[in-house]
Amino acid sequence: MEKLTQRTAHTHTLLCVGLDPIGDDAQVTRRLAEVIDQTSEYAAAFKTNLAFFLSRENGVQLLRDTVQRIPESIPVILDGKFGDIANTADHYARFAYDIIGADGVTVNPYMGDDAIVPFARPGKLVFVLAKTSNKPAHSLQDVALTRGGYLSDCAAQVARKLDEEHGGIGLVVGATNAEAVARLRAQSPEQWFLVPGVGAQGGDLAATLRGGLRADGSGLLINTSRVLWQAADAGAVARQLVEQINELRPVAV
Ligand SMILES: O=c1ccn([C@@H]2O[C@H](COP(=O)(O)O)[C@@H](O)[C@H]2O)c(=O)[nH]1
Repeated sequence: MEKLTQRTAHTHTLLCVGLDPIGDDAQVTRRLAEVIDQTSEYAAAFKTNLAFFLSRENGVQLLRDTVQRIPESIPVILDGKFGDIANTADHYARFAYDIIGADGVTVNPYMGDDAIVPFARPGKLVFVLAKTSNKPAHSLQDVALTRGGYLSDCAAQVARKLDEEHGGIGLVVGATNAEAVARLRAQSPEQWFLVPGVGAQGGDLAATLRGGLRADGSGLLINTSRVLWQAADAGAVARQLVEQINELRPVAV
């Protein structure tokens, strides 16, 4: 958390560079190095999606090498959407932090607190899925509760409680539903939100920032993955995104 706060404050960026590598082994190794090297100066964080690495024969080694190439001052979030009983979650946490060297993870809260707590280590970032960016998410996450609110609010409530107890717990909230971003920000005014859905999924950047920024003009990590991977000049696209985000931030940082 400290690393993320320092990074965003010192570099004036809320951009999270997503690494979802596609291509043959030689292309992927070369492109990962290019995207990391071209975008690092604009990145508040990197997000590596575990599935894109595990689908390759040498995936775990490639993931370790990728994390090692990222400058130490930039947090790396392993997007594994982990979620299992504590005994098993503990092994996922060891994989993410001790084997891969990630600074944070994404976690699916469906199994409850014990699926999340093993990831809450000092200095680590845990982003709990609350309102995801995919359209069909509504079938579960928008279920209305008899006590009021939605299932996604319940996930946010659990994450908030765990953040108070352990620290370092944020939310995943998709940019494809700006109303949900604003609703969850009203409920969780202090936590970090990891926000996928800008770019290939068509999320509304301006509305997301309007509803999702904290009072201090920070608190969001705006992720984009395919757009950067496919860009002729990933550095230029990253710079444009950072400029766009900063123009829309009420606090000039
Ligand atoms: O709600 C969610 C949670 C995670 N993701 C992941 O983020 C990136 C988005 O990639 P784009 O190419 O920018 O669409 C990808 O790794 C997803 O698995 C998400 O999209 N939505």
